[in-house]
Amino acid sequence: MSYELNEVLLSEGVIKDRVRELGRQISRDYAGKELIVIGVLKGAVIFLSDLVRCIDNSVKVKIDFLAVSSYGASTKTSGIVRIVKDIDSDIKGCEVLIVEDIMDTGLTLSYLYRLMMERQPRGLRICVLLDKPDRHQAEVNIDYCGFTIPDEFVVGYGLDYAGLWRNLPSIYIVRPSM
Ligand SMILES: O=P(O)(O)OC[C@H]1O[C@H](OP(=O)(O)OP(=O)(O)O)[C@H](O)[C@@H]1O
Ligand SMILES: Nc1nc2[nH]cnc2c(=O)[nH]1
Repeated sequence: MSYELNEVLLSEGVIKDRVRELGRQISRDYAGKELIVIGVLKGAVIFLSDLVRCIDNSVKVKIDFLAVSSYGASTKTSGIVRIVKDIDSDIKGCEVLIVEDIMDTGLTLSYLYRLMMERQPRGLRICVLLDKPDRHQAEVNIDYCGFTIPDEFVVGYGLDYAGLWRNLPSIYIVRPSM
């Protein structure tokens, strides 16, 4: 089945404004502290790079990345979350913020939350750009959420279909082409 771009769900300007608000909120919450921001590759890379530039320098920000994969080239999760690359940092005793592009079934974030908690950070929070509550199968507490969205497969602003469309500055709905 092939998929095509449909309507814009979130425009570049709307995303920009919300990311700025999230950055302000994170700056207030972590002022005077050191914060390790962990981006989940590949989807979160665009969001993370905009978000960290909206966190002011009252916060000492460090950046690390891990990579997981569960969707492959499909619009449905395999249900098996696989770590493809781990973080380089030791997070024991540190304030940590996981940054993700989307919570869909929640399988990825619930797995990552448990994995990171085993490493005994001082604090662990989650920031997601998009949340699809209708699809949750596993629950995990989201501390910072950009937007709640309907049950549609979306691409753009880091999110892909089969590796494509991550570069689009807005977020679009994709549907099977007729
Ligand atoms: O809540 P879930 O149902 O687990 O879905 C969310 C995950 O799916 C996507 O990752 P994907 O496996 O497509 O990898 P990518 O980030 O490289 O695109 C997305 O980036 C999240 O990590
Ligand atoms: N690109 C993309 N990846 C996802 N992973 C889980 N849900 C989605 C989605 O809606 N779009």
